[in-house]
Amino acid sequence: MSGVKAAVLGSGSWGTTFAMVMADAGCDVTLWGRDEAVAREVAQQHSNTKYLPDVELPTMAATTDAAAALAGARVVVVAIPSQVARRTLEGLRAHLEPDAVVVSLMKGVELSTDKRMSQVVSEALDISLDRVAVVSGPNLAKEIANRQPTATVVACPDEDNARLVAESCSNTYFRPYTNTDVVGVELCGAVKNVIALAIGMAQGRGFGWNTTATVITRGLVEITRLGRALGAQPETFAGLAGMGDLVATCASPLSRNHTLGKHIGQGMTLDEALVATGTTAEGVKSSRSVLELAEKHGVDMPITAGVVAVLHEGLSVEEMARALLSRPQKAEGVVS
Ligand SMILES: NC(=O)c1ccc[n+]([C@@H]2O[C@H](COP(=O)([O-])OP(=O)(O)OC[C@H]3O[C@@H](n4cnc5c(N)ncnc54)[C@H](O)[C@@H]3O)[C@@H](O)[C@H]2O)c1
Ligand SMILES: O=P(O)(O)OC[C@H](O)CO
Repeated sequence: MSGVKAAVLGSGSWGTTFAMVMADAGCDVTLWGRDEAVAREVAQQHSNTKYLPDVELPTMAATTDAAAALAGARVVVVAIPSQVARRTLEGLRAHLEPDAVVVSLMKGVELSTDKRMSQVVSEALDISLDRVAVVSGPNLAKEIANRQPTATVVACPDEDNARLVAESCSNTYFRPYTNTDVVGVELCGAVKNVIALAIGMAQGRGFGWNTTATVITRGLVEITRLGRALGAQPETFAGLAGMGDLVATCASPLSRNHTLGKHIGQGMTLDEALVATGTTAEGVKSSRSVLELAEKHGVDMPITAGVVAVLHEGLSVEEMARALLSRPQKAEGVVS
């Protein structure tokens, strides 16, 4: 979409990649980040070697000055870790244009409030939920940065805003679909990280594809159950944000959640695994808030509970597997 002025907040792997996607879609993009050296490299050398080694970026502006990035921006994209979103955005609120649509790329649930990121964005920036869109799907940044084809979902309660965002990121290798199911799309993105941790743990422990397929399938049931309890549309879970992202994240070694789970399955402590993987494995913290959200709504999420117990309460992966398999027998159903 030629000429739309956009700001992308967060110059890590997904923020930089999404800025590239938008620039390749014809937008006039400014990337904002807190790291001066990264901003200089993106603007002057068209690369971000810290987060996307060997990738040549298109021409885009990059700055550490949030006011400059947000001035005139019609679409503002947020790509920072979920747990720092509220305080970061509150500090930028004064610079947001009154007609800006804000897009969350974040896949987490806020600790302490158990809120989804669109809710956090709306509160932190003091804008209505109609102006907040979310983008989620099988979107491993490093593949997209190499311009490999993929699709995604843009969800927003306001269909015009969803279309604006979709047009702003549609290009020859990135295909957005729109819907209005923000709750479903967002929960898919956050909870699949927890399921990816469980699969990584199982694979790290040496379990094979039957275990992986079982956890993906029953993980999707957990996501669906929570989403239905919170008002999501059932078809979202079979789509790109649901099954699509589960398959990508659970299969790929590029996923940090999957990789971190694998380290745990191979015997590392959580601290060791965080050092080995990097801290933006959102499922580590969001597993707790997802479980709390489920408990508040009376939703049973045994895999999520197992992940929380392994990461934060000292349960071993074997004990988690035993606990999951020794639950009472029941009939298989989509949300039972
Ligand atoms: N990487 C992917 O493939 C991918 C794909 C889809 C969604 N996501 C989601 O996007 C979000 C960002 O992930 P990422 O992969 O870009 O992470 P990343 O670790 O690569 O980058 C995070 C960026 O946020 C910045 N940051 C951290 N704390 C900050 C703060 N307090 N204020 C300002 N900036 C801060 C870091 O400096 C870094 O530039 C996460 O919610 C993740 O789940 C990532
Ligand atoms: O690296 P992860 O585990 O945060 O996963 C990246 C994306 O969410 C995949 O769609």
